[in-house]
Amino acid sequence: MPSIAISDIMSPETLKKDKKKKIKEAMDIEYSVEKKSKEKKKSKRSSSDSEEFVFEEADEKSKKKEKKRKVVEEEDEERSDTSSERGEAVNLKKKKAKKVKLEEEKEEENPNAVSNFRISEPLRIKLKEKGIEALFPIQAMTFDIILEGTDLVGRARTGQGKTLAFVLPILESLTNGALKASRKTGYGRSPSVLVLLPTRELSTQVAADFEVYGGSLGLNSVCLYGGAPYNSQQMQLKRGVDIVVGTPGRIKDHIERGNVDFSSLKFRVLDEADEMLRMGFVEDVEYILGKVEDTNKVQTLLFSATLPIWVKQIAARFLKPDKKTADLVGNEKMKASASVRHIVIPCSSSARAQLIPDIIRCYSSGGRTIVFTETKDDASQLAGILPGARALHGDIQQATREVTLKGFRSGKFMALVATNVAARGLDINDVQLIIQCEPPRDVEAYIHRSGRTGRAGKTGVAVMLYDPRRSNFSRIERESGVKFEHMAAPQPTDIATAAGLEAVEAINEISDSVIPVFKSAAEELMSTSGLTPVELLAKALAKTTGYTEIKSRSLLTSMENFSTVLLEAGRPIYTPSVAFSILRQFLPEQKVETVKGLALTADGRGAVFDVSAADLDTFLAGQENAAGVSLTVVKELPELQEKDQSQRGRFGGRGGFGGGRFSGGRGGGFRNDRFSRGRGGGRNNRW
Ligand SMILES: Nc1ncnc2c1ncn2[C@@H]1O[C@H](COP(=O)(O)OP(=O)(O)OP(=O)(O)O)[C@@H](O)[C@H]1O
Repeated sequence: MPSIAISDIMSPETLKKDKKKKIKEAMDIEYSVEKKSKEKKKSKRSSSDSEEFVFEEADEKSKKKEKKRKVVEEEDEERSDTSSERGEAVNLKKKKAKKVKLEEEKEEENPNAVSNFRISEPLRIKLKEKGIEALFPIQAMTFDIILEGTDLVGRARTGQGKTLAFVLPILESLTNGALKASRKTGYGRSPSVLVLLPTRELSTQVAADFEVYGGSLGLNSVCLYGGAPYNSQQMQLKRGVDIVVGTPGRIKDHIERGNVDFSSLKFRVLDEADEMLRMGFVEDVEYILGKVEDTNKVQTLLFSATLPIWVKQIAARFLKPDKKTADLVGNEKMKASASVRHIVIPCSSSARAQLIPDIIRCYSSGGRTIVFTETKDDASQLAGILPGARALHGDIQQATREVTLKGFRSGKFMALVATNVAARGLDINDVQLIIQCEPPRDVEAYIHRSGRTGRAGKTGVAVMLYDPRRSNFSRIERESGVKFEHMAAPQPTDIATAAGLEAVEAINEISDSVIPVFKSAAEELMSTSGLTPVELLAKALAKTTGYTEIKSRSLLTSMENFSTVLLEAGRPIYTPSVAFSILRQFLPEQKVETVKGLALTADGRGAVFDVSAADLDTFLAGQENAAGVSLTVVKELPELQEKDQSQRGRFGGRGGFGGGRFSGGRGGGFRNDRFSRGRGGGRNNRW
């Protein structure tokens, strides 16, 4: 866009008008220049779907702009030298003009600057209010494609702005683009846009974006989802709406009741399509999409961070053959968010409740945390135990779900324990930490859950707990491209030390005026305790921080007051059964039964397991009765063998080894059957 120079002395009013006029002229020029250059690039752009292309183009453009900016700066320097006699006022004006010009130049340097796109003024203003000055790559890449009327499959990693990637061009298209004339208006109008999403919470969030941005252009929207009263939704539909956002079940109900007519839709969007279909909404989605009279007149957009192969089949069915794909992930190895630290920590299910508060203390940086469980029961139970946490899942009344989410967004409480209802799309400010209580069944769930942090360029931490005896996350690692950091559970000693340092800072801030009040008690303590002043202060700090009893935590199951022991026998230990039979040589059966989390070392020559503090001495003493056997307490885990799920039979096959020992009331079966996902099943009934 050409820059705007303000050279003459004008009244503020004239100045404003003149600036507006110039901006408008400049915009007109910009559009035609943009159009020409975009036409030139069009063939290149459409032939390439890679992120690389967007960045290369951006680089070249910004170099040219930098050169241009330097020339303008030099010219301005010269001019201001020669005009010094005209007086200070003129100089001041020039300085201001230069500043405006530079600011605009700077904005333009970014090829993705909002001003470089056909985005009308009300939308630009709204974007600026929200702090958005430039489009993110997925938005820049798809804006023109959508505006030009092409069907599109869009994929970018979590938190990269896929929502605005469809919201902005749809709104522009309806109000300033090709669809302006044919769009229905007036009382009782049928909707022009339909956005289908898998969860109620996500629907509310996307509807809010349409309200903010669409509202600035005079378009209204309604959010239709289950669990909320029909009446108000029905009334809104009756008055007429431009945009319908919602979950498939409730939308289908409204169609069947004759409340809404989608025959003249201009856009239909499937956001997180794979999840919707996986949740058993296939028939509902097909029914709803089938309500469009002439599919040639409707544009269909499909967005997600993950595109399993079968989503491509869905795209082939619902999108036109000439559809385009903008895939910013593509064949890149890393499919999960790259701005997130991905950590795994071993932990048995019974140790979770003790461990999670310490993980939050260590990794949340004081921000919000979302803990994901596999079942609704687990979410409720854990939320009941974790201090200051609330639960969010499908069995909770919709009104309460909304209050909970609002409270979490506003910072009323800082930890949310949720099932997969919160895994997709939710965009909550300052979520610093995600904890997954166990590896999810599929890689998509891992990618979306961990993507609730590290959004819009920020960083975050995702911790996944796993039971070394039962869990296998190698498939997640392989398919998501994540290279997990293996960490041991934070030790209570480390946390107490950190808490002590924080307490020292807090004590330093206490006014000296309180000393006389506590002095005599302190003197009494000094004279009777027999401890040094430093020792006494250390005890006072323990009391202040609440760490009056510090337990150790084992490395395999993260259980308090357990130690991790390495067993070696001078010969290979290929299976857990071999390890157990070695232990039986010198320990009674009931002691062998107390062993937790036994895992084999990667070199095939040892096994590690956790033993309670009460039994440790018996184990260590017993080894003396077995020749060639050694047991050593370890402070760091050696490299362990991957648990192959196909070998689970071997682990579970041992008598008495089937789950009862891992308390938590889950019985022996590993979780596959607890979370059935049969397609075509009831709506929304699992989470
Ligand atoms: N161009 C932009 N500049 C700055 N922030 C942006 C921009 N576009 C979107 N955002 C912000 O980025 C955040 C993430 O956007 P959004 O929720 O659309 O991501 P997403 O790609 O849909 O993620 P997910 O895959 O998890 O659903 C939001 O807070 C949004 O307001």
